[in-house]
Amino acid sequence: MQNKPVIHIQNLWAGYGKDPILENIQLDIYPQDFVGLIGPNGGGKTTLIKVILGLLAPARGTVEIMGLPVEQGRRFVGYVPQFVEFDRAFPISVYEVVRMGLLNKRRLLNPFKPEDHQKIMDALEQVNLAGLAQQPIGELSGGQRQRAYIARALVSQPEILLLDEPTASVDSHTSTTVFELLRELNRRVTILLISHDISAISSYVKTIGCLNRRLAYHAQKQITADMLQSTYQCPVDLIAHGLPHRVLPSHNQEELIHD
Ligand SMILES: Nc1ncnc2c1ncn2[C@@H]1O[C@H](COP(=O)(O)OP(=O)(O)OP(=O)(O)O)[C@@H](O)[C@H]1O
Repeated sequence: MQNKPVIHIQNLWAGYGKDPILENIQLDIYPQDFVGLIGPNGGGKTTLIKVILGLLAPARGTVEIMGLPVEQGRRFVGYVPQFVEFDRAFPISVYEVVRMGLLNKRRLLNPFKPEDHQKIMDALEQVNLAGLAQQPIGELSGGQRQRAYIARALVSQPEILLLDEPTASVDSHTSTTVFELLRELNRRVTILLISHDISAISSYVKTIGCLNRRLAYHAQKQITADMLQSTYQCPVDLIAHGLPHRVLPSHNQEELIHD
């Protein structure tokens, strides 16, 4: 018998005003899944993450995390945001950045406990940054910084890790290192990852979701030209360019195909 889903989404509609951004989304993510979410700019990927994090209320439908409503279930979710803008001269260490992952409303008055030190060091060990704990975050390379933010998401010991384009601003070697780390973490954590790096995610994820307001979820990791065409609504020349959303001839919205 299959495990219960760690994320269960049924008939989800959500948006910011009258017009829905997410239309009738169905998605079940199971323990140890590694799901890559692709789709065109504005297709609703970050919006879906916001709903899972409880930052945006659904207009309709059900979202459960670990069998619980989002407000209770989100404590099982670690989140690595898309861009982390900061002043590189700001004197904050890697250790302190990771410790921020333990702050939550419950802890505002008495933020840190003695046992937190071990949790922080464990999270840093998992991303191979324990040796740089006292280093100012601004002195790290792009890849090391990204690993520090992953440690910040891991420090609360989540069951599920959500990442919004974790390799958007790093070079291809660093991107590979980040994906290798995620593969290792996936031994114990379920991962949902947004990425435009189609060639990288097809090597690392286990399943693919194509989101363009509606979701086509594929229980396979191979990304086919048909999948891309139906999601991006335009032919994509993968081999020559490695980039999604290279628009060739004009395309027809009516041809959008869903599973
Ligand atoms: N706070 C907001 N208020 C109003 N509209 C918003 C808000 N955030 C996003 N949107 C709109 O919702 C749509 C989906 O945005 P979203 O950020 O979810 O897309 P995305 O698939 O993550 O795109 P990208 O790949 O460019 O990051 C876009 O049209 C965007 O302009």
